[in-house]
Amino acid sequence: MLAEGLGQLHAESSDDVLIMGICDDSRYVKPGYAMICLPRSRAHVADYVEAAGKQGATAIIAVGVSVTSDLPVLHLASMQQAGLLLRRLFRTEEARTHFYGITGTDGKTSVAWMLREALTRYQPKPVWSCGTLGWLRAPDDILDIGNTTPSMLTMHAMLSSANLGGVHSVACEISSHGIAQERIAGIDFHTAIWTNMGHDHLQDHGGYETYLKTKAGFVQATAAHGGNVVANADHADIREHAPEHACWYGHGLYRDDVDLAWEQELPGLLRLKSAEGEVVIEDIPLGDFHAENVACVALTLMVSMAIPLADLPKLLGRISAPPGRMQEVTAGYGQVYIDYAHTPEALDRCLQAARKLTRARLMVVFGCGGERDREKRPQMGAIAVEQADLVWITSDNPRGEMPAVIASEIEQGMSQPYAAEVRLQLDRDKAIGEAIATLAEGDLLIIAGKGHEAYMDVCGQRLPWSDEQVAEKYLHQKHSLAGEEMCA
Ligand SMILES: CC(=O)N[C@H]1[C@@H](OP(=O)(O)OP(=O)(O)OC[C@H]2O[C@@H](n3ccc(=O)[nH]c3=O)[C@H](O)[C@@H]2O)O[C@H](CO)[C@@H](O)[C@@H]1O[C@H](C)C(=O)N[C@@H](C)C(=O)N[C@H](CCC(=O)O)C(=O)O
Repeated sequence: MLAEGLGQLHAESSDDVLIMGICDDSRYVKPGYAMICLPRSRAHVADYVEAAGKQGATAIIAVGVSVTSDLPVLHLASMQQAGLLLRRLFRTEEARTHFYGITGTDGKTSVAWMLREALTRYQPKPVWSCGTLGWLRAPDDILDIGNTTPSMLTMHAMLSSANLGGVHSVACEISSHGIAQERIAGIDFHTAIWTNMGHDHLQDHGGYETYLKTKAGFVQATAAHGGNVVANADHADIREHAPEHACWYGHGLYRDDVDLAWEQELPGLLRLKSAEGEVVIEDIPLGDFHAENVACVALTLMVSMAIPLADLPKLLGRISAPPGRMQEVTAGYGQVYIDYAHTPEALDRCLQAARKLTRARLMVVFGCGGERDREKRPQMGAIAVEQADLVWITSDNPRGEMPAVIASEIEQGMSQPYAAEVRLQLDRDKAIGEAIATLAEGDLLIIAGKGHEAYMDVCGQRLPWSDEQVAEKYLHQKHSLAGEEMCA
């Protein structure tokens, strides 16, 4: 019944099969479950199907893979069909919750966070977000979902639970991997948001062009089924690849090619201008990139909820930033900030913003991840010495690579002449300690790359880690030492 019109059923008997649940991993199948074999299981699908049978599976759903089994097998040709099946299964064909899909190299987490907060202020129903921080039902109620864009099953389970729970909206981060692997198949997005384009995951996608087209594909698909599109006009590639009816936000008040123009007048003060007039949003998080994120959320509210420009100051004033995004280390004295910037573009923007807040030297501690896009290493090295006065090259999720090799590739981008002083300290704890010990009056330190991440990925193991805790430890040491000296 459930599968009517969707695919080919191979079964010994024509009786309906009762299923008690559904699972996409043989290791977690329970008696009575249907095991869904996704295209990526192709290489070992026979083993997984056998294992699922032993665990008590009563049916197999094979998506784009060929399966033979004694169990009834439903063959579906595509992830789209699997998505439709899941909507029937979860009874979400009539979705009441609005799904916002935020894609772009940087800014996804901040936009999702701020959109959740603004929509929560706007109306009384719950609003969720989902992404790098997890599945966030409230700031103190976060479920780990493993990926930025979770598996197809998790996406559909989330849609179902949002529908049942009367959730108004879910602001979802949509990663390029999530799009390429069709984890979002069967979810109709109410609004797609395209924040920017830069360098990340190029190795995984086989180059920038494919990466760009992957993101464009998601935005165009949303437009094709009637969803709104909000896009950043300041990126030529986005201009070129976004659908015609996209709504645009852009930097600089005196332009007529955008629906919403923005300008940060002073740190924390954002002016917005549209055909409806001008407003000022007060007390937004520091940094030009956050001003741009707030502008993005502003246009999203206008487009998706028809909220007038004049109502935005109360919805966006004093909006918060997510943890690890230009986050001031609380034990500090306005001198140490943690930022998730781990792409060349994000590091550049973060350091430029930090420079405006610095009265003396700007310092940065950063590294690059192992087994990921190598092109960005020298680029980030070049940016660091161009923007900062003191640079510590250190480790950041080396995974299976030697941290010293990653560091030397970063150094390759630091071609002379440059004025910055560069230090190599592969132990991230020590690098942060050295940088904090060096801080003098008016200096500002950015600890970049890990943001909120609570682990260090080393050789397949996720070791507990927190930039914030390490920075706090050294700040306490520094200030208690300073206190002792004053008493002595
Ligand atoms: C390389 C990659 O993207 N892998 C993702 C992918 O896993 P996979 O298909 O490769 O998994 P696999 O282990 O080969 O197994 C294949 C299939 O067989 C099944 N299986 C496997 C073993 C078994 O015993 N039985 C069994 O049934 C698995 O459940 C799976 O369905 O599908 C999984 C479920 O959706 C993801 O969790 C997993 O993300 C891994 C952990 C990952 O690190 N991915 C990164 C690259 C990623 O996706 N990152 C983006 C964020 C990028 C950003 O920073 O913007 C993200 O969205 O998280």
